[in-house]
Amino acid sequence: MTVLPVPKRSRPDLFYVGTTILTVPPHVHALSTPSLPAYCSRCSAARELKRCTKCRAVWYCSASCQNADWSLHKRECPSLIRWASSAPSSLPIPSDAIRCLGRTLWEIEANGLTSIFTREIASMQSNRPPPTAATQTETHAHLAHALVRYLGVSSPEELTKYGVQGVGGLVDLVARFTTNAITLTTPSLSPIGVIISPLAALFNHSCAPNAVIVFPTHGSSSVNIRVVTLRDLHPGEEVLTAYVDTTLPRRERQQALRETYNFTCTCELCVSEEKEGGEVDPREAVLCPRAGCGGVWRVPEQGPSDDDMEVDSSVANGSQAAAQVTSRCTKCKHLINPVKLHEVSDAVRLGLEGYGEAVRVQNEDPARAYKLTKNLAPLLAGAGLAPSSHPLLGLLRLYQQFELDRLGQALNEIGGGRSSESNVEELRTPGAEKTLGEEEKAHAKEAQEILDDVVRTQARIVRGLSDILVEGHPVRAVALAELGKALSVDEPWPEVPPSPTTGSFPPHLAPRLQLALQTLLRSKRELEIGFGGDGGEVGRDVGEMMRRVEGELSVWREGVRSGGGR
Ligand SMILES: C[S@@+](CC[C@H](N)C(=O)[O-])C[C@H]1O[C@@H](n2cnc3c(N)ncnc32)[C@H](O)[C@@H]1O
Repeated sequence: MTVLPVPKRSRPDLFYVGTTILTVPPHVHALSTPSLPAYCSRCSAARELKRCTKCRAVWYCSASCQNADWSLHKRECPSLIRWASSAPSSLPIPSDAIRCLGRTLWEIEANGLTSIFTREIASMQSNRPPPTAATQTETHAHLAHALVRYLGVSSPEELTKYGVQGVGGLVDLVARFTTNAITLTTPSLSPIGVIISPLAALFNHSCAPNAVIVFPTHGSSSVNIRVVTLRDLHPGEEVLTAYVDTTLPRRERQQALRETYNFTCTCELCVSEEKEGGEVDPREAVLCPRAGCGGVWRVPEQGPSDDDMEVDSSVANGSQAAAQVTSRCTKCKHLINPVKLHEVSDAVRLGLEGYGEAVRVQNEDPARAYKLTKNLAPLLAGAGLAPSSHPLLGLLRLYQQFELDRLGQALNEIGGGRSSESNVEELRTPGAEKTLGEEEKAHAKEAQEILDDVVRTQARIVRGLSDILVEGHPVRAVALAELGKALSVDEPWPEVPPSPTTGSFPPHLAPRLQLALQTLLRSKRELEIGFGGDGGEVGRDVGEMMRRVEGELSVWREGVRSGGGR
């Protein structure tokens, strides 16, 4: 078994990278509506679940989880039933925000208005939006109305038992919730709900955070929040986490921070990106068109602005000078042709529109979302966008979700009536393919094509994320684990000749397994940073996968030694 080297740690005054600095259960949490039937409402485990027979909305993995949640659910259950009786059939369950707020208030009532619980909730910063922030004010008003309906109260006075004083107090509560709510994720980072933790909410934001909030393990009686350092922290340094997706460019991040948290970020990343002549941010990078250069230039602003581009005197003349704007490669200083510049600008505009639409319709119209991602990702890559660039990285990640679904279906197809594992074994035996019927061969070849596409796409995602996020960032670590996992899937039809368009990547058979092992090892190292300890559930899964791949490789080596393997 491959053993990871243990780094030397001799300074007791430092929090070294990958240190868990806080482990704490949330004060309250609620699963998102689509996650309710998939995860236990108490411990978030994705096990076999049983539904509450009264409200038919909340699911538990065991009687002990149901019992542990009973003090809250006995209040929640009639509210859910009342809500369903008056809600449109398309929205029979209130959102996780409303359910989390309801749970917070019932806990306040149960613990008492002077309890530590209540004082900690009240101590959280509350940012009421300024009157100019119309959209945010509307969201808050909507949440407040829905909460009142959910609680079944008919006047603001009835809220005093929860420590909420009138309409102003209600708006304050909602503002406190939106300022401090943290997304609950699975151990592999899929968002599944929302939590409130006054302690974890104390961390301020940076787009280049030195710590992350993760949920490495579910299913042990309660959800646990873990805060882990992403680099060595010195005494006196402020611990900063990211409130928004840091793979987005500055403009998008700033907008999200202003809308939800009412502040303008001045972190080192935002400031450095603003500086004149600064390096090109990988989130907005286009590859230099000169063969072999490897440099980048910056994605032109939508509706080219003079800030981003310089006037090209070699192509500009006379009255057209101001219109002829262009940009340079930061490495070879090659001047980007204005035609190319506009081609990229158009591609990015289309990409942004299509990506927004794909994200919006991904659940209600997945076929359309799939088509958009499938068409737009090659368009942007063809225009020269780096895989780390927005929106190419987002399109690739969304496309990959659909491709993984297609892969699951294709592998099931070749599984037929037998377990897919035994079928794959048969296909992998040299010469066994001759015994397959034409239809079986076609299915196996199709599954192989999808699998290879999944590997190639994941490799591009990893490359993009690695240019943006520090080593050990959990998003990057999980993406690497996904790549290792895809590389270690048994190949349904490994006899694929190198293609003129995709080259020889990914390799097949033993070289593929060797690459899988290297990738899994790298991911394990990064998971142990980003999730702390053994890397949480994903880290343990990767450890098991490594053992399996090592086993397969040793069987292969044995076969080579005895003259039978490939
Ligand atoms: C979850 S709270 C963070 C803890 C809060 N500062 C406190 O003392 O309780 C989020 C709020 O903190 C402030 N905040 C967080 N990070 C910030 C930053 N980088 N710059 C300015 N304000 C920030 C904003 O007002 C934001 O809405």
